[in-house]
Amino acid sequence: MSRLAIKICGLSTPDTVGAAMRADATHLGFVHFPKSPRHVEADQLRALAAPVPAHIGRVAVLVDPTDETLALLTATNALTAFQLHGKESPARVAAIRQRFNIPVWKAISVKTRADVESAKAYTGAADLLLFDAKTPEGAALPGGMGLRFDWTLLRGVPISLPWCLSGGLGIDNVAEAIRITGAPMIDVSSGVESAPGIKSVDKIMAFCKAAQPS
Ligand SMILES: O=C(O)c1ccccc1NCC(=O)[C@H](O)[C@H](O)COP(=O)(O)O
Repeated sequence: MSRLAIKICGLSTPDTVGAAMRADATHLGFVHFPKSPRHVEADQLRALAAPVPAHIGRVAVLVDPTDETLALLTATNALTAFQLHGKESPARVAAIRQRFNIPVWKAISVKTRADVESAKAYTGAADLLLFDAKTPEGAALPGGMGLRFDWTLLRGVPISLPWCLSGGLGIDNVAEAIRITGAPMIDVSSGVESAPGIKSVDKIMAFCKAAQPS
């Protein structure tokens, strides 16, 4: 059985980056979206990622980014993937992948089975699909709100791309979420925070332990 991949998203301090590495996270997420309490500028992202070894993924989380923003982030030389949380079409995802020569992950906002099915359109365009809970119309953020969706919606859907389960995961429900969905990868943000945008070292450690009970 291959190892569960774990992404800790929305990191913005050196100590919580260190905690995620010690907890054996496989991917670290850095949000570049000014409306988010987790927003980091490109220079901050570069500094946070500097001590991270090459085998740990470093993912920039973005919402309908312009090419200018993507170029700025690419210039940090710190990233292994872009994660897109806006209304990026399959054609836009493919164009970003081609232009910036970096894996592109597409977040799929899920409330219904049709939302899950819609992910098929990204085959050949995205490198990975991240199934996340749909946030309410007019919400401040399209992710990182601690909302979960009905995990059984993922059952029986043939997904030909690598994928990740996200949305409302926490220390108390992550094992059940993995059992129900068979997710090969999980992503968490607010479930390891003490307040919006404030990651907790203790919660990061506990989450990673709960996800991979020995
Ligand atoms: O986290 C944010 O602030 C954010 C802002 C804008 C777009 C996406 C954002 N987060 C994306 C993530 O990958 C989160 O980890 C994911 O939505 C799960 O969040 P949570 O339910 O809080 O664990």
